Amino acid sequence: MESKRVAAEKAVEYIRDGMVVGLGTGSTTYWAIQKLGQKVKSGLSINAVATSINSENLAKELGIPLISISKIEEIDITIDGADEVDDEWNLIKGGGGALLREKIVASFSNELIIVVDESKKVNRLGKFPLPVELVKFGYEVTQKKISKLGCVTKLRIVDNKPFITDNGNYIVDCDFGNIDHPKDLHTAINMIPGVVDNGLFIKIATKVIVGYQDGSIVDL
Ligand SMILES: O=C[C@H](O)[C@H](O)[C@H](O)COP(=O)(O)O
Repeated sequence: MESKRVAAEKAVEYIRDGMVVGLGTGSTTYWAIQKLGQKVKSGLSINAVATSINSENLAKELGIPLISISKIEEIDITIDGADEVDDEWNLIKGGGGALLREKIVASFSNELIIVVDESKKVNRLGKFPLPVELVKFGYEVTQKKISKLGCVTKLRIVDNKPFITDNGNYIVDCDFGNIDHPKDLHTAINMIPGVVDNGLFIKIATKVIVGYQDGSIVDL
């Protein structure tokens, strides 16, 4: 928890008055949103765009002003977590099921600061099964086509029911083992009809902040 908090709070130091800020999703970003809430209370003036209903609710509770993504043309800085970060800053995201909105928000952002604890830093992606969001219609066929790319797929189940994303879709978690060519895999998965998007984020991060259990951070 300490490692997540220190990384997330460091990222908030980059937020300035007047910025539009993207709020990521997850247990690491939680700390960034908390810190932003404190700063807003002390007079920081920002508008935020949330990447999930959870983050939106948290921002509302903390009094962080929210703006609709439809009302803006760009976001200055987005702070978000990741499930894995490799040496080239390719990411696996979507452990919390928010990958689609996160990717849309990231694509609007001038800067994407990724905040992680030390366990997320890897040489090669793939230990964490890759989340893929797919529409419900014909999902069994879509899932089979994804597995033909060389992975074991599992429909995400939460509370004995298929997990539903904020966009009303399913998630399939795909174990590919080591992912040697993330960019090619990203394209191949997204070519399959029925796939909405996958959790590979290819070189969109502009900064990675890693937090350690002893409270230290490495700001890359
Ligand atoms: O869908 C969720 C997101 O991509 C999260 O940013 C990612 O799963 C990391 O979450 P956490 O900080 O809770 O490990």
